[in-house]
Amino acid sequence: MGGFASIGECMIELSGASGDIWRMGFAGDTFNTLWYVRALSAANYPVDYVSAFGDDPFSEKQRDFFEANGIGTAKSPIIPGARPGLYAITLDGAERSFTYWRSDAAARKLASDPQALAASLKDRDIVYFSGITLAILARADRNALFESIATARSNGSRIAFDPNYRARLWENIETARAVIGEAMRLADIALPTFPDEKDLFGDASPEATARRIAAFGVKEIVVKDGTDPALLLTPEQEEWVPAITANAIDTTGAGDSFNGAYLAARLQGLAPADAAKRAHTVAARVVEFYGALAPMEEAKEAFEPGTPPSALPGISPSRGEIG
Ligand SMILES: O=C(O)C(=O)C[C@H](O)[C@H](O)COP(=O)(O)O
Repeated sequence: MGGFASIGECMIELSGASGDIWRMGFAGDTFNTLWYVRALSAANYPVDYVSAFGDDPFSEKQRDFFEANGIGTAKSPIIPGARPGLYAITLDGAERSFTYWRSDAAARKLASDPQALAASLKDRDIVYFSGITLAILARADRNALFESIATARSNGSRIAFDPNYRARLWENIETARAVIGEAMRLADIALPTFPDEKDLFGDASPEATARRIAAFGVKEIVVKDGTDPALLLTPEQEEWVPAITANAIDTTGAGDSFNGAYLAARLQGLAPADAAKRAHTVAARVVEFYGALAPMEEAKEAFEPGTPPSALPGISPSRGEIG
Protein backbone atom coordinates (compact mmCIF):
# COMPACT_ATOMS: atom_id res chain seq x y z
CA MET A 1 0.00 0.00 0.00
CA GLY A 2 2.83 2.44 0.87
CA GLY A 3 2.41 6.04 1.88
CA PHE A 4 1.38 7.60 5.17
CA ALA A 5 -1.36 6.34 7.49
CA SER A 6 -2.68 8.33 10.43
CA ILE A 7 -4.96 6.70 12.99
CA GLY A 8 -7.55 8.49 15.11
CA GLU A 9 -10.71 10.54 15.27
CA CYS A 10 -11.77 13.33 12.94
CA MET A 11 -14.63 15.35 14.44
CA ILE A 12 -16.93 18.06 13.24
CA GLU A 13 -15.19 21.28 14.22
CA LEU A 14 -16.89 24.56 15.17
CA SER A 15 -14.45 27.47 14.95
CA GLY A 16 -14.17 31.19 14.18
CA ALA A 17 -17.36 32.16 16.04
CA SER A 18 -18.88 35.53 15.25
CA GLY A 19 -21.48 35.85 17.99
CA ASP A 20 -23.58 32.72 17.62
CA ILE A 21 -22.59 32.09 14.00
CA TRP A 22 -19.99 29.34 13.76
CA ARG A 23 -17.91 28.00 10.93
CA MET A 24 -18.21 24.22 10.53
CA GLY A 25 -15.26 22.13 9.40
CA PHE A 26 -13.68 18.75 10.11
CA ALA A 27 -10.65 18.28 12.36
CA GLY A 28 -9.00 16.16 15.02
CA ASP A 29 -5.34 16.00 15.98
CA THR A 30 -4.21 13.01 13.87
CA PHE A 31 -6.38 14.15 10.95
CA ASN A 32 -4.85 17.63 11.14
CA THR A 33 -1.35 16.16 10.90
CA LEU A 34 -2.41 14.04 7.94
CA TRP A 35 -3.90 17.13 6.26
CA TYR A 36 -0.50 18.83 6.31
CA VAL A 37 1.31 15.69 5.12
CA ARG A 38 -1.18 15.66 2.21
CA ALA A 39 -0.63 19.35 1.52
CA LEU A 40 3.16 19.07 1.52
CA SER A 41 3.63 15.78 -0.36
CA ALA A 42 3.50 14.90 -4.05
CA ALA A 43 -0.06 14.58 -5.32
CA ASN A 44 0.31 10.85 -6.02
CA TYR A 45 1.71 10.01 -2.58
CA PRO A 46 -0.85 7.81 -0.76
CA VAL A 47 -2.20 9.39 2.41
CA ASP A 48 -4.94 7.58 4.39
CA TYR A 49 -6.93 8.39 7.49
CA VAL A 50 -7.55 5.21 9.48
CA SER A 51 -10.60 5.48 11.72
CA ALA A 52 -14.21 4.29 11.88
CA PHE A 53 -17.00 6.29 10.34
CA GLY A 54 -20.75 6.63 10.71
CA ASP A 55 -23.41 6.59 8.01
CA ASP A 56 -25.39 9.75 8.79
CA PRO A 57 -25.31 12.84 6.50
CA PHE A 58 -22.44 14.42 8.49
CA SER A 59 -20.33 11.27 8.13
CA GLU A 60 -21.03 11.27 4.40
CA LYS A 61 -20.03 14.93 4.17
CA GLN A 62 -16.88 14.09 6.10
CA ARG A 63 -15.88 11.33 3.70
CA ASP A 64 -16.68 13.56 0.70
CA PHE A 65 -14.40 16.20 2.22
CA PHE A 66 -11.58 13.65 2.53
CA GLU A 67 -12.03 12.46 -1.04
CA ALA A 68 -12.13 15.99 -2.45
CA ASN A 69 -8.79 16.61 -0.76
CA GLY A 70 -7.00 13.45 -1.89
CA ILE A 71 -7.26 11.66 1.46
CA GLY A 72 -8.20 7.97 1.49
CA THR A 73 -9.66 5.92 4.32
CA ALA A 74 -8.00 2.54 3.56
CA LYS A 75 -10.06 -0.29 5.14
CA SER A 76 -11.68 1.88 7.83
CA PRO A 77 -15.10 0.46 8.74
CA ILE A 78 -18.41 2.27 8.33
CA ILE A 79 -20.58 1.52 11.38
CA PRO A 80 -24.35 1.54 10.75
CA GLY A 81 -26.14 4.03 12.99
CA ALA A 82 -22.92 5.72 14.18
CA ARG A 83 -22.01 9.39 13.71
CA PRO A 84 -18.99 11.68 14.16
CA GLY A 85 -18.05 13.49 17.38
CA LEU A 86 -18.04 17.27 17.56
CA TYR A 87 -15.89 19.92 19.22
CA ALA A 88 -15.99 23.69 19.50
CA ILE A 89 -13.04 26.05 19.88
CA THR A 90 -13.23 28.84 22.47
CA LEU A 91 -10.58 31.54 22.14
CA ASP A 92 -8.99 33.65 24.84
CA GLY A 93 -6.99 35.98 22.62
CA ALA A 94 -5.44 33.45 20.23
CA GLU A 95 -5.16 30.73 22.90
CA ARG A 96 -7.61 27.90 22.28
CA SER A 97 -9.59 25.62 24.52
CA PHE A 98 -11.98 22.89 23.45
CA THR A 99 -15.47 21.68 24.37
CA TYR A 100 -16.15 18.13 23.18
CA TRP A 101 -19.26 16.08 22.34
CA ARG A 102 -17.56 12.85 21.34
CA SER A 103 -18.25 10.10 23.87
CA ASP A 104 -20.27 7.96 21.41
CA ALA A 105 -18.44 8.83 18.20
CA ALA A 106 -17.95 6.21 15.47
CA ALA A 107 -14.15 6.59 15.78
CA ARG A 108 -14.23 4.83 19.15
CA LYS A 109 -14.67 1.64 17.10
CA LEU A 110 -11.57 2.14 14.98
CA ALA A 111 -9.91 -0.99 16.35
CA SER A 112 -13.08 -3.11 16.48
CA ASP A 113 -12.03 -5.01 13.34
CA PRO A 114 -8.34 -5.84 13.93
CA GLN A 115 -7.97 -7.45 10.48
CA ALA A 116 -9.22 -4.34 8.71
CA LEU A 117 -6.96 -2.22 10.91
CA ALA A 118 -3.91 -4.36 10.12
CA ALA A 119 -4.72 -4.17 6.38
CA SER A 120 -4.99 -0.36 6.61
CA LEU A 121 -1.50 -0.13 8.13
CA LYS A 122 0.21 -2.59 5.82
CA ASP A 123 3.47 -1.52 4.14
CA ARG A 124 3.31 2.15 5.13
CA ASP A 125 6.33 4.43 5.14
CA ILE A 126 5.02 6.00 8.34
CA VAL A 127 2.18 5.05 10.69
CA TYR A 128 1.18 7.97 12.91
CA PHE A 129 -1.01 8.01 16.02
CA SER A 130 -1.44 10.02 19.21
CA GLY A 131 -2.41 9.92 22.85
CA ILE A 132 -5.87 11.09 21.78
CA THR A 133 -6.17 8.01 19.54
CA LEU A 134 -5.45 5.88 22.61
CA ALA A 135 -7.58 7.89 25.04
CA ILE A 136 -10.80 7.34 23.05
CA LEU A 137 -10.44 3.53 22.93
CA ALA A 138 -11.64 0.86 25.34
CA ARG A 139 -8.84 -1.18 26.93
CA ALA A 140 -9.20 -4.20 24.62
CA ASP A 141 -9.21 -1.93 21.58
CA ARG A 142 -6.06 -0.16 22.78
CA ASN A 143 -4.35 -3.53 22.92
CA ALA A 144 -5.60 -4.43 19.44
CA LEU A 145 -4.26 -1.11 18.16
CA PHE A 146 -0.87 -1.70 19.79
CA GLU A 147 -0.70 -5.12 18.19
CA SER A 148 -1.43 -3.77 14.71
CA ILE A 149 1.16 -1.04 15.15
CA ALA A 150 3.78 -3.49 16.44
CA THR A 151 3.15 -5.70 13.40
CA ALA A 152 3.45 -2.73 11.02
CA ARG A 153 6.70 -1.77 12.70
CA SER A 154 8.19 -5.25 12.53
CA ASN A 155 7.32 -5.25 8.82
CA GLY A 156 9.37 -2.09 8.26
CA SER A 157 7.05 0.90 8.85
CA ARG A 158 8.33 3.82 10.91
CA ILE A 159 6.05 4.67 13.82
CA ALA A 160 5.50 8.32 14.76
CA PHE A 161 3.67 9.28 17.94
CA ASP A 162 2.50 12.50 19.64
CA PRO A 163 1.29 11.96 23.24
CA ASN A 164 -1.04 15.00 22.88
CA TYR A 165 -2.26 14.68 26.48
CA ARG A 166 -5.89 15.76 26.97
CA ALA A 167 -6.67 15.10 30.65
CA ARG A 168 -10.44 15.06 30.11
CA LEU A 169 -10.29 12.14 27.69
CA TRP A 170 -8.52 9.75 30.09
CA GLU A 171 -10.10 7.69 32.87
CA ASN A 172 -7.27 8.79 35.22
CA ILE A 173 -3.72 10.14 35.06
CA GLU A 174 -2.08 6.81 36.00
CA THR A 175 -3.68 5.09 33.01
CA ALA A 176 -2.63 7.94 30.73
CA ARG A 177 0.97 7.63 31.92
CA ALA A 178 1.04 3.86 31.52
CA VAL A 179 -0.62 3.74 28.09
CA ILE A 180 1.46 6.61 26.68
CA GLY A 181 4.58 4.84 27.98
CA GLU A 182 3.52 1.71 26.13
CA ALA A 183 3.11 3.73 22.94
CA MET A 184 6.61 5.18 23.34
CA ARG A 185 8.05 1.66 23.33
CA LEU A 186 6.71 1.32 19.77
CA ALA A 187 7.76 4.73 18.50
CA ASP A 188 10.63 5.58 16.16
CA ILE A 189 9.77 9.29 16.12
CA ALA A 190 8.19 11.10 19.12
CA LEU A 191 6.70 14.57 18.74
CA PRO A 192 5.59 15.64 22.24
CA THR A 193 4.67 19.15 23.45
CA PHE A 194 6.44 20.30 26.61
CA PRO A 195 3.47 21.80 28.55
CA ASP A 196 1.49 18.54 28.01
CA GLU A 197 4.43 16.44 29.25
CA LYS A 198 4.88 18.73 32.24
CA ASP A 199 1.21 18.24 33.17
CA LEU A 200 1.31 14.49 32.69
CA PHE A 201 4.78 13.53 33.94
CA GLY A 202 5.92 16.59 35.91
CA ASP A 203 8.94 17.13 33.62
CA ALA A 204 10.98 20.14 34.73
CA SER A 205 12.24 21.13 31.26
CA PRO A 206 12.08 20.10 27.58
CA GLU A 207 15.47 18.40 28.12
CA ALA A 208 13.91 16.29 30.88
CA THR A 209 11.05 15.35 28.51
CA ALA A 210 13.45 14.39 25.72
CA ARG A 211 15.65 12.27 28.02
CA ARG A 212 12.68 10.50 29.60
CA ILE A 213 11.35 9.59 26.15
CA ALA A 214 14.81 8.58 24.85
CA ALA A 215 14.95 6.05 27.70
CA PHE A 216 12.10 4.14 25.96
CA GLY A 217 14.45 3.65 23.00
CA VAL A 218 12.94 6.38 20.78
CA LYS A 219 15.65 7.52 18.37
CA GLU A 220 14.18 10.75 17.04
CA ILE A 221 12.47 13.17 19.42
CA VAL A 222 11.26 16.72 18.86
CA VAL A 223 9.88 18.47 21.95
CA LYS A 224 7.66 21.36 20.84
CA ASP A 225 7.12 24.28 23.19
CA GLY A 226 4.74 26.79 21.59
CA THR A 227 6.58 29.97 20.64
CA ASP A 228 9.75 28.81 22.43
CA PRO A 229 12.38 26.80 20.54
CA ALA A 230 11.79 23.10 19.91
CA LEU A 231 14.37 20.64 21.22
CA LEU A 232 15.57 17.99 18.79
CA LEU A 233 17.24 14.92 20.26
CA THR A 234 18.67 12.05 18.23
CA PRO A 235 21.57 9.72 19.10
CA GLU A 236 23.79 12.07 17.04
CA GLN A 237 22.55 15.51 18.00
CA GLU A 238 20.84 17.74 20.50
CA GLU A 239 19.73 21.01 18.95
CA TRP A 240 17.34 23.85 19.75
CA VAL A 241 15.31 24.99 16.75
CA PRO A 242 13.79 28.48 17.22
CA ALA A 243 10.10 29.07 16.50
CA ILE A 244 8.86 31.66 14.00
CA THR A 245 6.87 34.73 15.04
CA ALA A 246 3.31 34.76 13.78
CA ASN A 247 0.25 37.02 13.89
CA ALA A 248 -1.71 34.29 15.63
CA ILE A 249 -5.50 34.49 15.78
CA ASP A 250 -6.21 30.84 16.77
CA THR A 251 -3.46 28.48 17.96
CA THR A 252 -5.53 25.35 17.22
CA GLY A 253 -3.53 22.97 15.05
CA ALA A 254 -0.10 24.53 15.72
CA GLY A 255 1.33 21.31 17.14
CA ASP A 256 -0.42 19.06 14.62
CA SER A 257 0.73 21.11 11.63
CA PHE A 258 4.27 21.12 13.03
CA ASN A 259 4.09 17.32 13.11
CA GLY A 260 2.68 17.08 9.58
CA ALA A 261 5.30 19.39 8.10
CA TYR A 262 8.09 17.69 10.06
CA LEU A 263 7.10 14.23 8.84
CA ALA A 264 6.53 15.39 5.24
CA ALA A 265 10.00 16.97 5.26
CA ARG A 266 11.58 13.80 6.69
CA LEU A 267 9.82 11.71 4.04
CA GLN A 268 11.40 13.99 1.43
CA GLY A 269 14.83 13.26 2.88
CA LEU A 270 15.44 16.46 4.89
CA ALA A 271 17.59 16.17 8.01
CA PRO A 272 15.75 16.43 11.36
CA ALA A 273 16.89 20.02 12.15
CA ASP A 274 15.89 21.24 8.66
CA ALA A 275 12.57 19.44 8.96
CA ALA A 276 11.94 21.14 12.34
CA LYS A 277 12.69 24.57 10.82
CA ARG A 278 10.16 24.00 8.04
CA ALA A 279 7.70 22.66 10.59
CA HIS A 280 7.91 25.87 12.62
CA THR A 281 7.31 27.95 9.49
CA VAL A 282 4.21 25.97 8.59
CA ALA A 283 2.85 26.09 12.16
CA ALA A 284 3.37 29.86 12.23
CA ARG A 285 1.17 30.17 9.13
CA VAL A 286 -1.51 27.81 10.41
CA VAL A 287 -2.18 29.89 13.56
CA GLU A 288 -3.07 32.82 11.32
CA PHE A 289 -6.28 30.98 10.36
CA TYR A 290 -9.30 29.96 12.42
CA GLY A 291 -9.66 26.26 13.10
CA ALA A 292 -7.10 23.48 12.82
CA LEU A 293 -6.84 23.35 9.03
CA ALA A 294 -5.27 26.17 7.06
CA PRO A 295 -5.78 26.00 3.29
CA MET A 296 -3.31 23.53 1.77
CA GLU A 297 -1.90 26.22 -0.58
CA GLU A 298 -1.00 28.39 2.42
CA ALA A 299 0.80 25.51 4.12
CA LYS A 300 2.71 24.77 0.88
CA GLU A 301 3.75 28.37 0.48
CA ALA A 302 5.04 28.46 4.07
CA PHE A 303 6.84 25.11 3.67
CA GLU A 304 8.58 26.09 0.45
CA PRO A 305 8.43 29.92 0.26
CA GLY A 306 8.30 31.37 -3.23
CA THR A 307 8.09 27.98 -4.93
CA PRO A 308 5.02 27.19 -7.00
CA PRO A 309 3.47 23.98 -5.66
CA SER A 310 4.07 22.21 -8.98
CA ALA A 311 7.83 22.67 -8.46
CA LEU A 312 7.90 21.11 -4.99
CA PRO A 313 10.20 18.11 -4.74
CA GLY A 314 8.39 14.83 -5.18
CA ILE A 315 8.29 12.35 -2.38
CA SER A 316 10.70 9.48 -2.72
CA PRO A 317 8.91 7.04 -0.51
CA SER A 318 11.51 4.31 -0.62
CA ARG A 319 11.23 2.70 2.78
CA GLY A 320 13.94 3.14 5.30
CA GLU A 321 15.02 6.44 3.76
CA ILE A 322 14.34 8.39 6.93
CA GLY A 323 17.08 8.67 9.47
O1 LIG B 1 -8.44 17.87 21.20
C1 LIG B 1 -8.75 17.06 20.30
O2 LIG B 1 -9.13 15.89 20.50
C2 LIG B 1 -8.64 17.46 18.90
O3 LIG B 1 -8.28 16.65 18.11
C3 LIG B 1 -8.98 18.87 18.56
C4 LIG B 1 -7.93 19.70 17.88
O4 LIG B 1 -8.09 19.69 16.48
C5 LIG B 1 -6.52 19.33 18.21
O5 LIG B 1 -6.42 18.97 19.54
C6 LIG B 1 -5.61 20.49 17.95
O6 LIG B 1 -4.32 20.19 18.42
P1 LIG B 1 -3.13 21.23 18.57
O7 LIG B 1 -2.28 21.11 17.35
O8 LIG B 1 -2.42 20.77 19.79
O9 LIG B 1 -3.76 22.59 18.72
